[in-house]
This record gives sequence, structure tokens and C-alpha cells, in this order.
Amino acid sequence: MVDSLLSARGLNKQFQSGDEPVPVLVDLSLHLEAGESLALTGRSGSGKSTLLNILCGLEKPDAGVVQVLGETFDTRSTEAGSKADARWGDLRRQQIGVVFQEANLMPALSLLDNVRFRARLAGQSEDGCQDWLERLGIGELADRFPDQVSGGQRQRAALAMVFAMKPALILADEPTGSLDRHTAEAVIGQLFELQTRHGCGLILATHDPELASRCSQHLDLAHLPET
Ligand SMILES: Nc1ncnc2c1ncn2[C@@H]1O[C@H](COP(=O)(O)OP(=O)(O)OP(=O)(O)O)[C@@H](O)[C@H]1O
Repeated sequence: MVDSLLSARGLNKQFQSGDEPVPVLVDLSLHLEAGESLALTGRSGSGKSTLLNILCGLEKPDAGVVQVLGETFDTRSTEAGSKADARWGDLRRQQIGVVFQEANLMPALSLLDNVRFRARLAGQSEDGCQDWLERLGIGELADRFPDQVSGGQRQRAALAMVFAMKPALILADEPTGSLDRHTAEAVIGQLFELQTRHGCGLILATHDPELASRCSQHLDLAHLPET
């Protein structure tokens, strides 16, 4: 049997606010095949970032199972946490490209070297790295360091890093949040083009209904209790 790209079942997550438990995800399940895209929507605080963090191993659910790219992570497993962390680390290095609201660039490297570093880490060629920066409209900033460019330019560099690693799955948390409408449309165009061309999976957290409508699936977290 061929595994699906990503499957999550029965995810539960709550945080504490003082003595009060704050439920964020309640018995949540989702399924994504290669080549599919999923829009995650819901009001601010509904759990979109928490879910993305769980789907790439940066946050642990209180209960539930995540199966991704042939690996299974089950909260009922007796596997040592450090082993599971190592498996998640390998997936994020090689196969899961993550774009967060805060671009996670290395401050001591130029934008181009950040993209090259990411490509190398994923075992990909560095040849197309400058090209990715060009396609995202920041080619002329390749030699600048992250603190010498704007937040939106950093966000585009973070996308270039993900494109250069040619991941099987992209998780993007409001990837155009700091961009003007025109630039955002160009960047989203690149994201969907890459997703179609490489047949990778894409999960996109967004507040933009138009953007959500372009995805093949839609999961709205708005029904969860107000926190
Ligand atoms: N480490 C944490 N400790 C306690 N509460 C947390 C923690 N991380 C998130 N939360 C809470 O969990 C809820 C979900 O947060 P999350 O960031 O997932 O929402 P979101 O839907 O991504 O919001 P936004 O659209 O504003 O980015 C919020 O109420 C938030 O305050």
C-alpha cells in the first residue's frame, strides 16, 4: 500500500492560561495527498499556527497520530522523545519546507547564502538559488544580510529557501502576511506553480478567503471554542 503524503488523526492540543486549560485543537483530523493543497482558516487564535507546528514536529500534540512521508508519530508510542525529534529533524531538513510568519533566516549569511545553505542541507543543487531570488523579485538583494532588508523581503527569501529545497510538503503560515497585494499575488503565483510542477503537498494558513478558495481542500478552525 502506498502511504498518503500526510494524515493526521484525533489531534488534541491545549495550553494553560494560569490554572485554566485552553483547548486549541479538539479531535482534529486531516488528510493530504501529493499534489493537493489545503487552506487552513479561522480567526486569530483559532490554532492555525499550532496545527502547522504539530504537522512539522515543532510542537507535540497531547493526543493523536501524524503520519507523514512514510513516518508515523503517535502520542501513544513508547519511542523516546529524542528519537522522534531526530526523525522530525530529518524530515524538516530534507522533505518538509516550512515558511513561518517570522522568516527564519540565518543572520550571519547573505540572502543568497541562506538559500544555498538550505538547498545543500536538503541535498539539492545550489545552481538555481539566485534564480529563485529573482523569481520572487529580490534578486538584486542577494548579497544583503537579513537585517539589511525589509520584513516582506525576508519573507520572500524564506520562500526561496523552501523552493530551493524542493520539498515534498510545504507548510506556510500566512506566507504573504507582510507583502502588499501586488507582490503577494506574484509570490502566491510562484507557490502554486511550484506546487503544481513538483506535485508536492501544500498547507497554507491564511486569513484571505480568495487565497483559500484556490486550494483543493479547506479546513476552517473557526468552529473551535473562543479562547
Ligand atoms: N506556547 C503557548 N502557550 C500558551 N498558549 C499558547 C501558546 N501558543 C499558542 N497559544 C494559544 O493558543 C491559541 C492558538 O494560537 P495560534 O498561534 O495557533 O493561533 P492562530 O490561529 O495561528 O492565530 P493567528 O491567526 O493570530 O496567527 C491562542 O489562543 C494562543 O494564545
